[in-house]
Amino acid sequence: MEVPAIFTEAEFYQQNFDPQEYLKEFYSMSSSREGARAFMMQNLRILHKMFSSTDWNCWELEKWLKNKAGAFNWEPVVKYFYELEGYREKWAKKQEKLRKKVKQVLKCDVTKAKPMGPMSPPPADCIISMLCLEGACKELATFCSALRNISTLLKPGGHLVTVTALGDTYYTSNKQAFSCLCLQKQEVEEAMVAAGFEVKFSEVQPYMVDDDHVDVRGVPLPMWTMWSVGL
Ligand SMILES: C[S@@+](CC[C@H](N)C(=O)[O-])C[C@H]1O[C@@H](n2cnc3c(N)ncnc32)[C@H](O)[C@@H]1O
Repeated sequence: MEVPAIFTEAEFYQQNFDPQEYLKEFYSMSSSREGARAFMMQNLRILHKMFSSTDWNCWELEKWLKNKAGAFNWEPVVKYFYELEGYREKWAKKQEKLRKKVKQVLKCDVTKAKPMGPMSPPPADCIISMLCLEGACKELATFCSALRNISTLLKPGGHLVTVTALGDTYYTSNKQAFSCLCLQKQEVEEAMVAAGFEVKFSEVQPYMVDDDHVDVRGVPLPMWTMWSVGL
């Protein structure tokens, strides 16, 4: 076969490209098409590696949602949650319902003006962010702009519910230290207001450290705070 005389553009594809034949030739994994088979498998391995090394969090959640082997066992947490709701004995049914409710798992970077990328989901009634912002933001100014970035994902009047560590400079996991922006209650409150939120509820509670997983230098007592704020 010869090189086409002119470049085969969209219209040429509309008239001449047969997807069924193409798929048979390149994706049938037939032994008579060894080169195509090896090429496809190699591409899939690269894609798998790329996605699993960049999106560990999403991958972990997907495993649980699809009830796959090796998924984290959330059973004790789910049971405790439904105990609070008064449905402890129905936890298994509720867990299944919860799995089905999740429509999509998307990556998010709070430091970006569009945290979910150019294809943002529809504005939300409520966003929950747990112990993320202080780990994602190196400085108070970044923390403030991260709050503004998140606010773009909310409907007018929507709520941000967040748990923030106060007075912490790092935490450890799997023998690795991760930085934490050391924040005080007033700084968090001011950042919320500067980002256009109105603080509806906040509660500061002590975190009883019984191991060396967190370091607290900023305050005499380790504190965690929870906020519910509306736009
Ligand atoms: C201490 S973990 C908190 C995990 C969990 N939300 C919880 O409540 O235990 C910090 C999380 O922040 C996420 N993170 C770090 N930088 C981020 C960023 N720029 N945007 C969004 N999330 C980020 C990390 O991937 C990690 O899952």
